[in-house]
Amino acid sequence: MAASSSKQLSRFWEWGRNIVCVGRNYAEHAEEMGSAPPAEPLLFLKPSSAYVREGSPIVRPRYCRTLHHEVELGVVLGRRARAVPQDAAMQLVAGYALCLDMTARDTQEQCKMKGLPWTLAKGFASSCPVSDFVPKEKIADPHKLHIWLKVNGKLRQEGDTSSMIFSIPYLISYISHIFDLEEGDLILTGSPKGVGAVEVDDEIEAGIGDVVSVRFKVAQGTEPGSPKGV
Ligand SMILES: O=C([O-])CC(=O)C(=O)O
Ligand SMILES: [Mg+2]
Repeated sequence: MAASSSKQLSRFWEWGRNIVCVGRNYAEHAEEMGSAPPAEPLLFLKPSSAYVREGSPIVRPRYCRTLHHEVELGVVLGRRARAVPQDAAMQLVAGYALCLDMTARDTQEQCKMKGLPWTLAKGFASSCPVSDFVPKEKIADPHKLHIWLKVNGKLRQEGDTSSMIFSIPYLISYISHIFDLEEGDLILTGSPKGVGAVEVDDEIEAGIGDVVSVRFKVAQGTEPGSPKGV
């Protein structure tokens, strides 16, 4: 089944599809978070309204004091996937994007302590900044990519996708045995080490090698009546 042409997959963020995030997929990041490398992928979801594009700011929720950046390789699905074997999984990939898994780290710590889900920490509006779509033909090997992130021009995060604990085909196969992945879905493959806080008015710049890059400013959420958090 070919990718639908009614909506352009190159604007996958407009499809309203699943954003599936993988946590602790780099051993050094798991370690800096005080966690052991996982034996199975750790999964969580963001709502599709979490997308934000260059030109709009990343908005720190009112309940968050410590907003962290996490730079991640995003994988865009080109076809529906149900219980796909690993050796067929890469055929379902349409392309890639540079993604940020913005995290209200203080909220996440509270959620962990109280045994609550991470939705407030990971799923707030603008928690998923994304670059332009990079068609798969432009990436020779997605497991040999250099991903990087700077804050106000200073390098904060650098990682090589060869260090992922679970590979892209493993993740697609694993997730597709839990629920159907759909055309236009995005998988965030986890953050390398070096996560850290950003403040209001900071500028984040991040990229996949010299293939694609993005810039975002950080703003403060001011909506009255915002939740207090956990
Ligand atoms: O919050 C975390 O550290 C888990 C996560 O998203 C990641 O490893 O990318
Ligand atoms: Mg992450």
